[in-house]
Amino acid sequence: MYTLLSGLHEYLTRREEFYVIILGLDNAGKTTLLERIKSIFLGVVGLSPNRIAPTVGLNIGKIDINRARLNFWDLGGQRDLHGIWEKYYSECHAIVFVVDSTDKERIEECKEIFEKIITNDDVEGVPILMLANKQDLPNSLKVEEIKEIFNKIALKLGARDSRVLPISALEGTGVREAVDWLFVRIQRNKQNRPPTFK
Ligand SMILES: Nc1nc2c(ncn2[C@@H]2O[C@H](COP(=O)(O)OP(=O)(O)OP(=O)(O)O)[C@@H](O)[C@H]2O)c(=O)[nH]1
Ligand SMILES: [Mg+2]
Repeated sequence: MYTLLSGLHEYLTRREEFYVIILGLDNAGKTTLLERIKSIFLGVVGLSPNRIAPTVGLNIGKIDINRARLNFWDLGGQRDLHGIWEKYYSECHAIVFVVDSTDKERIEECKEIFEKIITNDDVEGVPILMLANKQDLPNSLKVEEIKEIFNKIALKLGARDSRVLPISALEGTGVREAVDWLFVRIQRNKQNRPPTFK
């Protein structure tokens, strides 16, 4: 009887765990975004932007929404670190791709990298959220312009959920909406990518 009840209790109190990887070129603002997500959802003061160094390993952030936990993995964007990204593909429930909207010179490189990610079999069907970051800066490309640029490869996204949203990781604008979008799509894709349980 005890085993039955404790089993039921465990079942009722178990928490769904999801994993979101944050990718994009170096200097896109991935770690700044992660710190902003932590400060908005956990109410803690994140690392001050001028103390954020280029990422070499992995930064992790965990937030709880309803009874689910979202684990964010922020990976380094420098070219020689891209090989590490693929190791996380089969386990992730969503991908956030951060674009530095002011870096027009590297937008082609950004496109190539994005195409490589979305055509990898290990992330088939996984929701992808592209974030047009640094919208606080006057010279940033707007969402419509970014969409136009990425339009040609959008077909390769297939039937998965995808979206482009404007944010400023530095100021925090659009960040809550971005996480809300992710949460809804991850839930919707649960049959395809079931959560793990803790
Ligand atoms: N103006 C502005 N600057 C930003 C924003 N987000 C990030 N930055 C700046 O962009 C630079 C790079 O930010 P990071 O968060 O370290 O970029 P990253 O993508 O993590 O870079 P790697 O770890 O090398 O891949 C820093 O100087 C940030 O302060 C933003 O929304 N607006
Ligand atoms: Mg970083």
